[in-house]
Amino acid sequence: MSDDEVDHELIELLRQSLLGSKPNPDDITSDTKVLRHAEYIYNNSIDVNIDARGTRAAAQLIWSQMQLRCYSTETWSEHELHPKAKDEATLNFIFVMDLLNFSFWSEKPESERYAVEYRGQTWTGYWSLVACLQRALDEDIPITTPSFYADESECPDERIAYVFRSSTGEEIPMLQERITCLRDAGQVLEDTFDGSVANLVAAADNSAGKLVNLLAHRFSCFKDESIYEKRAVRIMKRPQILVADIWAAFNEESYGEFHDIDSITMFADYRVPQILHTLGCLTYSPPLDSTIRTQRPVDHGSSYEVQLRGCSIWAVELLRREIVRNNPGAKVNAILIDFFLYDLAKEKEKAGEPAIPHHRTRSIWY
Ligand SMILES: Nc1nc2c(c(CN[C@H]3C=C[C@H](O)[C@@H]3O)cn2[C@@H]2O[C@H](COP(=O)(O)O)[C@@H](O)[C@H]2O)c(=O)[nH]1
Repeated sequence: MSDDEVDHELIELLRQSLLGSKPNPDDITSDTKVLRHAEYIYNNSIDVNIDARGTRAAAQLIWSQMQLRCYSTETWSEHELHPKAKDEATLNFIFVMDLLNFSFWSEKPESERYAVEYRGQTWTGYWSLVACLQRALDEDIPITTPSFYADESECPDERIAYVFRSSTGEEIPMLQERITCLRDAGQVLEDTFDGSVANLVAAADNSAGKLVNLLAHRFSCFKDESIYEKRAVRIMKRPQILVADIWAAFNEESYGEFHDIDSITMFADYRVPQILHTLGCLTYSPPLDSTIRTQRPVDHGSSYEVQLRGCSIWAVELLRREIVRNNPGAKVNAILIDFFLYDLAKEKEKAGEPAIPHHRTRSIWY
């Protein structure tokens, strides 16, 4: 654990012993701990390395590309399937989208994998999820309304299966887990936030960190943490991407106004680590490299997986620092770098560029 982490923990213990008070679990702080834990994972990794030279070179490439494309929060709404309105319906859409934003990869060949027909196109991966939600709304199924998806009689499992129906022989991965996420999260919203995502966001007092911690504290399916070298580490991929999507969709205003948005880290999924490797930022030990190239499963919570996730978060932090070092005053944060890297990965995939496979972890966390 880094010195900073040890200091933090000591101060907390000292505070509790002096004040004799355990922190009230409902005292939600704005400190997510994710970045410190990512640094700890990196400092204790042996199978994943961050290549200094590769990261320096990638930082220049990424920043020049981001400037060329005028990459900003506006880019989020420019994606064809993302909702454009700056209203509560869009907030509700983003909540359900990032509640279910996980595990789209398939073992099947491209032509047989789960896919969704919508607006005359075939969508796979993350975009298949967004397409299903848009298609349901077009069909007057209120799939983004908490009181609807919390209610099994109004919205039975079969209805949810219909919303996520496939245009191939493969159904959406982890359908049952997605149904459970919808029911559980819908119930928490009904019981604790009067059925309103806007109330949940308001409870964070415009703090991104507090909203991440609120999500992890109140919703079990957002509590993305693991054990690494006997210590609890917080990765928080979906709570953080939820906050980031709200921030971007609302262009830092309204529901998207957060005074500490730069405390949000990269989102540790399975796509961005792959592009970080392709760009020369990450290198793997021979056994891990072989596991990934032969597409063997990497169990959630395993040392390999936590190293991949933690080092990816830390690598994006180093990319951010390098960009700011070379371009003082640059308006850049981990979110925009991450969004850019995901979109770049998808562009390269579409262009058929060779790349190491992404790691195969099947889980609801990413
Ligand atoms: N780190 C990170 N992970 C992201 C995204 C996105 C999409 N974000 C949109 C919003 C703004 C951006 O500009 C994107 O247009 C999805 N994912 C994750 O990837 C995986 C899906 O991969 P594939 O099956 O190939 O589509 C899955 O774990 C999913 O959760 C991102 O941005 N960052």
